[in-house]
Amino acid sequence: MKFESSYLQRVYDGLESRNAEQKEFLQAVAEVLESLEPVVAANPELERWGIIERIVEPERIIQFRVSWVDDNGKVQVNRGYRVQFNSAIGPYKGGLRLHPSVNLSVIKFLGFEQIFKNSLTTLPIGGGKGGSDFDPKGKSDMEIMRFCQAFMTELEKHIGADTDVPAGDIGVGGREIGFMYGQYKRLRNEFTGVLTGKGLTYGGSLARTEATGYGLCYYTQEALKSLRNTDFNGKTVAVSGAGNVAIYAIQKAYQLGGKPVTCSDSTGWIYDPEGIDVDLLKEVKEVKRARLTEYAAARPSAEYHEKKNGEHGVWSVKCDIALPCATQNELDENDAKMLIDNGVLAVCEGANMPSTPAAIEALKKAGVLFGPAKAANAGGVATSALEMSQNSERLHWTFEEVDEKLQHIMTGIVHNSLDAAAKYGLDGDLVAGANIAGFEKVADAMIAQGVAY
Ligand SMILES: NC(=O)C1=CN([C@@H]2O[C@H](COP(=O)(O)OP(=O)(O)OC[C@H]3O[C@@H](n4cnc5c(N)ncnc54)[C@H](OP(=O)(O)O)[C@@H]3O)[C@@H](O)[C@H]2O)C=CC1
Ligand SMILES: O=C(O)CCC(=O)C(=O)O
Repeated sequence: MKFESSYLQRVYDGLESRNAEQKEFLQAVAEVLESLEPVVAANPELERWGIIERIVEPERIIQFRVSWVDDNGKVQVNRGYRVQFNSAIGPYKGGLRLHPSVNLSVIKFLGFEQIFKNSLTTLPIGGGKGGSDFDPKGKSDMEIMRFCQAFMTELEKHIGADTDVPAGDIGVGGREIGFMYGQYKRLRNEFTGVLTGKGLTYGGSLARTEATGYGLCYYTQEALKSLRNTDFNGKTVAVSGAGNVAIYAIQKAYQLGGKPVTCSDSTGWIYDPEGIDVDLLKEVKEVKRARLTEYAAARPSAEYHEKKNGEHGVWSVKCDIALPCATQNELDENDAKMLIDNGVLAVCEGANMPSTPAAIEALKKAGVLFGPAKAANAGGVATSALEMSQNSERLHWTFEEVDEKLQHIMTGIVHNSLDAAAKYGLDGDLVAGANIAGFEKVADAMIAQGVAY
């Protein structure tokens, strides 16, 4: 990776030599540092205060053994992580991922992204992320509960409502948050807002379940209006994923006048020219935790395709708006070219880092509106911060109140990103704008607090 600034080059080279095997982490750092070239050139005090070398190094990494007993009485061992990346603007905040692909590189990339995303929300939350290589697929409710209790038995020592507030991510939804919350309470004898995404009967916020997907569409709508003078109305939408983010992005895309025609899971994908049936999708994925073959079996208009390596999957479908909502690096340069050839107008990221660097470059070069994850999917964590506010004041807000605040935050992110980009002569660049706007607030807070970490 080549930088114009010798300061950025020195920091990146050092980071690369210390973390050579952490590909996802280095990818996320490279993208942010590239955007910061003009900021570093204009602000020599960043080097004086060592801001770049400090911001790429987590304040704390906790790695631990998670031992639990399966339904056959056999002891299983997994690896747990919590990366507390940056607390300059608030308590560490970010989700927990349960997936066999989880390793330190994945958790560090997610935690690093979370710093800037959380800053963009304008709310007082620092960056963190955690998880485990535990695979929830095929496990019974009791196995999930025993794993979550074992995981929280260690995590509890490191978190707190004013210290670090985890939430959900891939493989962690309401069921897992409930089990973890119960264990935290048992160990600490304390009813407090230490996790978000809680159930509505014990401190959860209305609209948190919907927030990431809804927020993604609010962001996309505002970016389309501001940069292309258009909106969702009458547009065909391709969505990947079939989990929390994808489901509520599909629901909101309909409400805004779009027609979502695809979704996918880890084994296959659906093309439904009549439009995805959201209620059926929820039933199959949220309630039954089944495969998308069940969706296709119940829906005559739907085509089911097995996932095949090297094929474009949902990105082969002609669409106006593409919303990747599954996982990192799921949209590569070839997929981007396919979308461009099919006339795509906008790609906005619901998942974290779903597009490869080459895909982003191709899309931007072709003039496609590109909304980066840390801005476009910030609605989830923003609403988590609203849940923290409600927990602190021991009150509940209505769905409409939370949704209105979410809309305000997402439209604000578009404009703050555009303003930050324009300040450095990068008009219309939502990637650079998000990185710069997110960074400037955190850097300012780090300088104000001295060399504290
Ligand atoms: N939940 C939230 O509030 C937020 C989530 N995100 C990001 O959004 C993305 C999706 O998260 P979320 O919807 O919560 O997670 P879920 O676990 O609810 O859903 C994930 C979906 O993606 C699919 N998927 C996961 N891994 C792969 C893979 N390697 N290949 C293909 N498909 C895969 C899953 O398939 P299957 O059903 O087969 O498991 C599932 O359909 C992640 O990148 C997450 O970090 C970002 C901001 C907030
Ligand atoms: O709601 C949260 O705290 C975390 C959401 C999250 O993990 C993310 O934004 O990627």
